[in-house]
Amino acid sequence: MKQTITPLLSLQALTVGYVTSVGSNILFENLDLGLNAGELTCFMGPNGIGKSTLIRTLAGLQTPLAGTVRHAGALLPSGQKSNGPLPQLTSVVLTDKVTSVQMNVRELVSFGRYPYLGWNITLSRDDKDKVEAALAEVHIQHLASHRLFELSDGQLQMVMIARALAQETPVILLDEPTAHLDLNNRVEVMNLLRRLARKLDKAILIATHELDLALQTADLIWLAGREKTLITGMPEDLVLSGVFDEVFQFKGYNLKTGRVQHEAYRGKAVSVSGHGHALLWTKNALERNGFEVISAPSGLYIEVVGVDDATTWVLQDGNTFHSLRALLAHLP
Ligand SMILES: Nc1ncnc2c1ncn2[C@@H]1O[C@H](COP(=O)(O)OP(=O)(O)OP(=O)(O)O)[C@@H](O)[C@H]1O
Repeated sequence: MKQTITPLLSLQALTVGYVTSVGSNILFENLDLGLNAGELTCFMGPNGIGKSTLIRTLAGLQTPLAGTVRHAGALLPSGQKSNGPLPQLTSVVLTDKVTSVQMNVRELVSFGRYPYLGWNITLSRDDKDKVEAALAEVHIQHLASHRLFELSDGQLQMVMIARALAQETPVILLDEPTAHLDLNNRVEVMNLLRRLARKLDKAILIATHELDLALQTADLIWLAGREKTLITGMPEDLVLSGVFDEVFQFKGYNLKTGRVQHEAYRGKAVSVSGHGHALLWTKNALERNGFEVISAPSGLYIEVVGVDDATTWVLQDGNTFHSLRALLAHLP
């Protein structure tokens, strides 16, 4: 029998934006959506469309213009309405710079326990254990005594995620957690968030511009497009449907192939045989250099022999090359 999934966070007829002296600026209108346990959702859309505003609204840091944000799987603290900061239900990692750089990592992660502390703000044994567990989950125990100013941007992001984990909320919201990180750190953060969603059964939402990584790691995409709505779906379904192309209006990038489109300016077709990475990167070099790579036999034919660093390229006339650079220099 099909199971009904109850979202941990539901947006019900939610309208978000700003009311200013010159009128209201509605960014998203009448949203009915949910964030599910165990899923990483990536929230994408062009600059200025309203991603940070929606994240802040979901975190209860900004009042919705209409509608509600409803939490499941946990009781609301007594007397608290569902629209407002709920630190035991939702943790949030924003893009704001950390100002207390003299603080050490363990102290910052301990802030995650504050919603649970009594009037004397003392961490219990259990709180301390949870802080250590959060450090361990993100693999940063070795940084626990480091001061924040000693950390790289990637390490600091891990610390912020550990703080959110120490807060033990079913929902975690992050605004551009991979901004300013290098490729390795971006991949590490995205993989970590996906693993945490699965392992700890959390609903994690991140606003991101990392299209490539989001397509490979997200369980679900929220795509902000036209008409103040969100299109949702599995990454692959949305790629195939063409909605990303509509929203982002790619110039010179083919999302369906995941490749930059090159002009075949040489007016020459070439066929290539081979396999593995060597074949892939041979095609890449040929296309970037203005050849049209075709699968049918052609006058110009290259056989890719061997793999990776033991690759040679053999032309139809028997000429053999030991680097793509040498092959390209020889081609007409
Ligand atoms: N405090 C504010 N008062 C009024 N309008 C605001 C306020 N903050 C942001 N806006 C406007 O709301 C719109 C959405 O901003 P927001 O930062 O949410 O977009 P975003 O999608 O996160 O952008 P980016 O991808 O560039 O981070 C923008 O037009 C912005 O100028």
